[in-house]
Amino acid sequence: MGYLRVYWTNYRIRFLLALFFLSGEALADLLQPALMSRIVDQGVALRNMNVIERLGFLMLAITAMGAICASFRNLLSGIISQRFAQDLRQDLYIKIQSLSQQQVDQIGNASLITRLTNDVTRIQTFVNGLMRIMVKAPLVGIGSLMMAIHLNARLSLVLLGIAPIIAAIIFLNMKITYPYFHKVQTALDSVNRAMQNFLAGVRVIKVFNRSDFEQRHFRKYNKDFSDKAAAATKISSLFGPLVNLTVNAGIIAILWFGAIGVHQGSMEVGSIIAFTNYMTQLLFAIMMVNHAFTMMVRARASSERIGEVMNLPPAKRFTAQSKPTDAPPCQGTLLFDHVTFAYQEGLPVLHDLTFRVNRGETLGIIGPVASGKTTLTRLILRLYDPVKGTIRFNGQDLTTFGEDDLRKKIAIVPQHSLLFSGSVSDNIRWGSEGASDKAVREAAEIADADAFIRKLPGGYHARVGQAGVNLSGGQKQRIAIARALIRNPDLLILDDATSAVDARTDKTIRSRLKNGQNQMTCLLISQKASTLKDADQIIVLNQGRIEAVGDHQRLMACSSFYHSVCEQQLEEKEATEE
Ligand SMILES: Nc1ncnc2c1ncn2[C@@H]1O[C@H](COP(=O)(O)OP(=O)(O)OP(=O)(O)O)[C@@H](O)[C@H]1O
Repeated sequence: MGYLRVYWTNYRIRFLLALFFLSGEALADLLQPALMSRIVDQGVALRNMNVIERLGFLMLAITAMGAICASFRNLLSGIISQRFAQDLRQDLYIKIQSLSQQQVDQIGNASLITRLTNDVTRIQTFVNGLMRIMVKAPLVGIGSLMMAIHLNARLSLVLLGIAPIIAAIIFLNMKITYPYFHKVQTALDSVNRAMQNFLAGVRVIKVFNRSDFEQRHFRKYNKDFSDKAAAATKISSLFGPLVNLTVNAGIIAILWFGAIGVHQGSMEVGSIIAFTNYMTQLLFAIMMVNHAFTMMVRARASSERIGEVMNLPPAKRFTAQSKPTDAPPCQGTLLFDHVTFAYQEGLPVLHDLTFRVNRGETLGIIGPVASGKTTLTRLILRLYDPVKGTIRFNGQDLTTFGEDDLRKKIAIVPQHSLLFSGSVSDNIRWGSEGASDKAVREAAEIADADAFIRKLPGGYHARVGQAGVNLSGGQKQRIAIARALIRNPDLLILDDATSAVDARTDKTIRSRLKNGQNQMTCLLISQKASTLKDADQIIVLNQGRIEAVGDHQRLMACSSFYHSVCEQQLEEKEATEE
């Protein structure tokens, strides 16, 4: 929980100010029973109106002071807890952004969302409670105890009797309920994960008519979450009444011994009233402490979950700036030198890959599903690092690039083009923030997107819904290609990026890319032989290994996989033309 220290440092002055007002509030609460005791014993019992008026007015003034202090304290505790949560959420967000892909895979997207939302809110509730209950309750509790001892030391022995019992109950509460609240948060992760899967696949679910199945799936996680939450609440709710019972037993004992004292003439009625008042305040304070500990247990579980992310070692994957190198610059050249990669230890997905693509050349990659094509692009982008071997780009080891520098030089159009809410031109400009309207249009033209964009209502200003819901797959792919092109990268990776466009559009994009390439190196991944046909060289990847390399002609002669893919696609083409 050490990571929270910085927030304490930021807010400690305002926190201490809140405590100052809180102390005023507690003092007002503590003075009331003592004044009331004097009004009863010196005013009411002796029929002295002067004392009643004077002390009554004083009581009123003290109550007003307590109310003013409470208002300021409320204001401060609200502001501090909000800002505290805002800062924590922001820092956690930044930390999540800095995580490596492996670290994100390890924790899971849904769990990261729960930590960023629900867990932060729990800590916020606790921080707010800290200023409302946590500090006030001990102040009032200890103050009540001291006032009670001051009023009657012998009666206070009762308090000493019940104090250890209450402490034991609170300790047990913390010890027993903590694991329950940890499980509740983990169950919430699963609910979020189910929700995320549903939202990501909502159309497929509808098309396959699997809504009932998904509902059952969600119900299972939802039930597990509410069962765990109910179990945690059940356990923790036992402790409140137990504390209540113990303190009420104490009050009865005080009334019993007090009545004996009044009967024997050693005590006055006003003192007994004041004593029971302090006892009630003490009861309330203890109940509050118990409640606050429950909040603390929840917040502790949440804070540990946030701490797990905050304390992850920095990904350390990129140097701040590209390191100078002695290697001769060879702009746009990509070299894989005996590269092996595994997502999980001992289970390599890519085996000993060696190949080179020169500046301005186009490399095609084809292979069966799960042969490692996308994984290869992830290594070039340094989302993951090879287990063995090195990758060089522009003659320089990838690990020596600064992140910004590398991202500027390499652009990718992924398999599933993700667009963002905003206008079409915003989405293209997302690739290069300051790009002019002319540059946006030129990129769209090369991606064969200009014509359809102009026909959209609003043209380049047409709104794109969340994740591009209001566009077809082919339209999204073309905007994503324009977004990559506008970066004017040294290396452009198209990962099955034209799978949703027709053959004519595919051809148009490729020829425009070739014409406007400006010595841009291109890596084309596709299942369509027609897309790769004109590439300078084509790699056939199979189970993570290079099965064959060469241009179209060569592969037709020497790769049975490539040959069969071409034959099959030719037959399909002829069948559709007939
Ligand atoms: N994040 C990941 N964690 C663990 N394994 C993964 C991960 N991503 C992919 N894999 C595994 O790596 C292998 C190669 O996957 P990859 O996506 O690179 O194949 P691909 O050739 O691009 O497939 P496709 O043609 O279907 O897109 C597969 O067996 C896949 O299960």
